[in-house]
Amino acid sequence: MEESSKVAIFRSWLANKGGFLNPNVVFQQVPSGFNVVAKNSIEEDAAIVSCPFSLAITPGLARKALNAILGQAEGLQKWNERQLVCTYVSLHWILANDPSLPPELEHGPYIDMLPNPLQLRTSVYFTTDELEAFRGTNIYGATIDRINTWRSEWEQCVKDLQTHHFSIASQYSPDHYQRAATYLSSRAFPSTLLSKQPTLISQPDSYPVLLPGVDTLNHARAQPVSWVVSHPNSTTHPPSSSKDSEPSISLVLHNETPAGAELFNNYGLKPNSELILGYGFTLPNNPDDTIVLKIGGADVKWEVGRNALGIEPVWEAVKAAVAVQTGPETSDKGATDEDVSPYEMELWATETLTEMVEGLLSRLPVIPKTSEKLRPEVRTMLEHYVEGQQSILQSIVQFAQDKESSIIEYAQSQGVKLV
Ligand SMILES: C[S@@+](CC[C@H](N)C(=O)[O-])C[C@H]1O[C@@H](n2cnc3c(N)ncnc32)[C@H](O)[C@@H]1O
Repeated sequence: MEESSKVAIFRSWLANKGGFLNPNVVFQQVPSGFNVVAKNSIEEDAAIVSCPFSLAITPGLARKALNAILGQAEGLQKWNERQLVCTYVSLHWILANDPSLPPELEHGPYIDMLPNPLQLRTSVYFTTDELEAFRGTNIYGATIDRINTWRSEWEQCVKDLQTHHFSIASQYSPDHYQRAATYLSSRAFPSTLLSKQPTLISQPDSYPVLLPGVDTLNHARAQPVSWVVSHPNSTTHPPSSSKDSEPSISLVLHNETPAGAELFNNYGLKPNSELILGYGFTLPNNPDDTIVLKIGGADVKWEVGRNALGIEPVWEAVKAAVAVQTGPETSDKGATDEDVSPYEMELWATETLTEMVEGLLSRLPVIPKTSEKLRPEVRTMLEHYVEGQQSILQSIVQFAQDKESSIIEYAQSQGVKLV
């Protein structure tokens, strides 16, 4: 299996910088980038790749490099973490042909082997028709918000660069920014990985970091993996080619991988909506799918999963909304014989919930019959997404029906006649 020259350059760059790549893996070119495949069988608990902390692209590293390269750049200290990292990454493209490439731009071989914009399939890369196919879903609005946020962040960067770095500012395009920001959404890890007890769980003060090499594996749900931080002179993973003077982070796969099989990382439990927006792929029948529900004009939102997981607070909110509409306090006549009983109120709540959910079901996108308008990968994402939303909504209808039956049964057992 021949690897591309970009991979060969990346391999030797990573090794020179103190990283480690298991000699039994190869990078196989596929339409979306690379798959990492076992050349020979790889035993369980093997370290696949490791990256010294100093090679991570962090906002701190980006800020330091930008300060050194740009010197005077107004407003740089106000840039957020994404603006710093995206501008650092983009400078590699903008200054690629500069004979005196600043030494601070040291991630060229890594950035060169990342997928190009034509290979990216996150929703910000959808065509107008493709995005339109998601109209009515949360993905549609979230994609437009993301495009607008990134665009104004880029505008701010260009404005700040214009006075002293006109040539860079004039070459820095919104496409550069969108591409770099997409790398952050699809391959960055939380900075909480770079600690003595590495974890993928973000903290409020964690920030995204790019870990060259460690981000090359695709995702498989429930894949058993560990993150191991090796400190200088430690005897743990990897079988170290990394410099002994600084910590490094390794990805260890606990399953054995037979020769020819793909190696997978585990990105954590993610619904398809998050995968589409941030990564550009979906999982069929994704057990972690959710739907976001809002009742009336309330600001509160609830996330409900498959099998109506997490529906209880929604049910309580629907009951509260129905009680407001039917309760004696809304009536200027006070309590009368015609006041609804608690049983009837709950029955009304089941009807309200069912109507709400049926409305949502009827507004789900219809998958176009002809495939001309959607690229096949986008069509697959839409199909997986709609399946998940449908299944969750149907499970909520089922929840309401079960509630209705149990209310009727209970009322009857109490001798209550329901109207
Ligand atoms: C962290 S990168 C993984 C490396 C990537 N394969 C590459 O070529 O650089 C994440 C990207 O890999 C792809 N990917 C990861 N897991 C996938 C999966 N299970 N199915 C399809 N694509 C996947 C998506 O394009 C995603 O944005």
